[in-house]
Amino acid sequence: MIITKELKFTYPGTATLSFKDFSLTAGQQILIKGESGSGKTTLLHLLSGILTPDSGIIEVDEVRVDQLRAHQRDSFRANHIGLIFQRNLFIKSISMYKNMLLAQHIAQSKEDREILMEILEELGISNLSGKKPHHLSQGEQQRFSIARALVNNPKVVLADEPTSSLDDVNCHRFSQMLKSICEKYNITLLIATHDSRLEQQFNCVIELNESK
Ligand SMILES: Nc1ncnc2c1ncn2[C@@H]1O[C@H](COP(=O)(O)OP(=O)(O)OP(=O)(O)O)[C@@H](O)[C@H]1O
Repeated sequence: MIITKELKFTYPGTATLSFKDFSLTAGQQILIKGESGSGKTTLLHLLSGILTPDSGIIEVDEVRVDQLRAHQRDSFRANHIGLIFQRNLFIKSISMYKNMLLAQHIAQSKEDREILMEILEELGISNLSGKKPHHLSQGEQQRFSIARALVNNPKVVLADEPTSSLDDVNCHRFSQMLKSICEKYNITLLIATHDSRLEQQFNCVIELNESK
């Protein structure tokens, strides 16, 4: 499902980041660990086509992401990848339900209320979907961030430090929900983090380090 080979990337004026090769099967769940600056966010941006590598191969769902043109990368991301961040921005003036519909609309120019409701029910947040973002706790907002990552039926979910702003209870609840919903829909899950609370929940860990 995901294959990388000899990936290298350089930000202007900085040393080149080199990434070890890895390959993941459909539905696999892994943690990407590494100290600050080791390239975790950069790797997720390369996998999702936000950044293009200097060299190397990235294959996601049999698509050579490294060879896509800019407009193809945007459409690839919209159709294949769900993204979750540390703090997820929602549009403040509309309900969470409308925020979710908007995510579908932007990616596909169409809404699928049936899938959306199924995901909200699965995550136990359908009763909160009429609320606006600022009426929700950080933990509740992160559950909506899972929903938003899934509403376009992705093959892969990439999460960047998704639990950093959560307390222990919400961290555990969030990661369990994310893991179980990805398992249900056979979505490949990569979480980049230095949050050691997540470690015991993942069998597969890729460790990045600065000195490569
Ligand atoms: N836009 C940028 N321009 C120049 N250098 C950058 C840029 N973004 C990141 N870097 C550098 O690239 C390296 C990798 O950054 P990256 O954000 O991928 O690391 P990380 O492992 O996610 O770090 P953290 O855990 O602190 O978020 C760091 O040395 C960083 O300073």
